[in-house]
Amino acid sequence: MSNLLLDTAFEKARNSGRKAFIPYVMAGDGGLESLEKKLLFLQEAGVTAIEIGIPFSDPVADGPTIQEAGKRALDQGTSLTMVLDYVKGIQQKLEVPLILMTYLNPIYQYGVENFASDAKAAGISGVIVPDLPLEQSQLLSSHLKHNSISFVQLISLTSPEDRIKKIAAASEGFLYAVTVNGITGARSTIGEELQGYFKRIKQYSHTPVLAGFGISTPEHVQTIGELCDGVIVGSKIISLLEEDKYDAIKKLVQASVYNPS
Ligand SMILES: O=P(O)(O)OC[C@@H](O)[C@@H](O)c1c[nH]c2ccccc12
Repeated sequence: MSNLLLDTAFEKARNSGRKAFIPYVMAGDGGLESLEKKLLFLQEAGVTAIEIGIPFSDPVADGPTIQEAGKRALDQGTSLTMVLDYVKGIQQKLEVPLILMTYLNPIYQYGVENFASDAKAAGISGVIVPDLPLEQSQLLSSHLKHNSISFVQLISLTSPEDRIKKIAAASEGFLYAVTVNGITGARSTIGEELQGYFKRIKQYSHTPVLAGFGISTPEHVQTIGELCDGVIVGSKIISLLEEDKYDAIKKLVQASVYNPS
């Protein structure tokens, strides 16, 4: 299902000479009440959408920075229910589309159907579930569709061609192209194989293709952004928020402008 708010946000970025830029924040890190300020700051900085992470005790794909943020959030007692309630309460102040990133277990515990309708009530535009393989995605997809929420799928560097085709066809809103083998986290170099990777993916994708994992400098944002439709930045945003380095965040977002007009 395509979500109008999300599709419009990508279009708006494109029309203003920008690549998409999606930061990731961990809900409940620093206390759930700090989320509003973070979201409003990121919205003001000009991001395309914001990915909100739900903390989980067994985050298999997360690197140390996100794991630690998740642990801090769990120590504060943050749950999916609390995050949906909280976001529902502040959604009127937000124009930027929100994408919820959560592992399957919290959704299961919540109840798949209720999750989809409560996410809609909280103004959520898209959902990413990194541990739910495409083959099992129908568990959730019909409920999301019913609530006009895009179900974003992930492709990895090791996905064979026929799988890329299937995942690209199924993905909604955008396609999340993981750009390293391994876990999330800031890194210093960019693999040369990326160019061919994006070319392969783009020929099958009917949505924007966004790169994520390891993007941590304005140079990464720019060079990787040139190869696809935009970037997702997680670990670096979490560290900069924690250190109150708001100007550095603005610089990262600014690097998504490729054709200043
Ligand atoms: O932290 P990084 O390397 O910038 O990567 C983005 C990432 O954190 C975010 O999209 C994410 C957080 N947890 C995940 C689990 C799987 C896939 C993606 C994610």
